Amino acid sequence: MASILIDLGNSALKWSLLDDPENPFTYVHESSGILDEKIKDKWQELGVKNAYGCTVASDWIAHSTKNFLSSIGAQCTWFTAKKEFTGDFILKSNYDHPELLGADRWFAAIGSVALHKDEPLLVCHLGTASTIDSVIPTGIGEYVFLGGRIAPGPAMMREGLARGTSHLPRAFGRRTDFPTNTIDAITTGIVDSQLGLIERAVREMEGIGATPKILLAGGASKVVAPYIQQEFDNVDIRHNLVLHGLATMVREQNH
Ligand SMILES: Nc1ncnc2c1ncn2[C@@H]1O[C@H](COP(=O)(O)OP(=O)(O)OP(=O)(O)O)[C@@H](O)[C@H]1O
Ligand SMILES: CC(C)(CO)[C@@H](O)C(=O)NCCC(=O)O
Repeated sequence: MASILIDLGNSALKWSLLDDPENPFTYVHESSGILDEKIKDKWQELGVKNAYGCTVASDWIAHSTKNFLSSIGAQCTWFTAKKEFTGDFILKSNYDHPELLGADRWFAAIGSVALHKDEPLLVCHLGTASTIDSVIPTGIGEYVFLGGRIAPGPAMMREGLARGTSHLPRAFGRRTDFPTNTIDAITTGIVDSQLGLIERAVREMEGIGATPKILLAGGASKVVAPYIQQEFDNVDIRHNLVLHGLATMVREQNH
């Protein structure tokens, strides 16, 4: 009998055993709503009885995942963002409508605090969309999710440029300081846009006296990681922060 964690994103489903969020498995669903037979076999083989997850994918994909789990006799609970997380520490949301914050962002923030206590954090998830969120400590064991930025992820930027113009290709080139061809110009533009989002958010945090540790996660983070590491000392690259957050929440519930 096993319990698993699920981070259902817009292009990929990431899952891990409840006790092992450091070792996630990824399955790219590309919004198809059809789960790969291999995942199903694996879950069945493990004897999954409980799945704890969060989703920002379409209702249809969330529904079909839940249905599949129920067909193998497993319960699936989807968690959403809340005004406050109370556990080993307290995290308050500063979002205008906390329940409308993407659940992946909320659990990534919880996971980040669980990993790095007492520090200002910039939680960067570069996936289908890029989200750059600020969390600061406000007292002993207390933190606030200050807010964050949402932008297209690198792949979406590339697709958007190719789709919206007549002469721009889908570019996979090099980032250079002075690009001299279209492919490198696009690649550099996209990488620098992602870097700019992070750098700008760091500066805003520094402006309120909170130099952050930068946490980088998500399928597209490898695109920016080398540059961020070059520029900032305090960088932590993670496979998945959302699963960490979910594990923290479930641990708290079973306390
Ligand atoms: N090397 C890469 N270069 C550019 N983009 C990449 C790279 N590797 C993965 N990606 C992109 O990252 C995205 C997938 O990221 P992730 O695994 O975090 O999934 P996701 O669940 O779709 O994210 P989200 O939670 O934003 O929906 C896809 O858009 C994919 O094309
Ligand atoms: C921004 C994404 C797409 C990132 O996965 C997701 O967190 C989402 O759909 N959020 C809802 C809107 C919000 O967070 O304000």
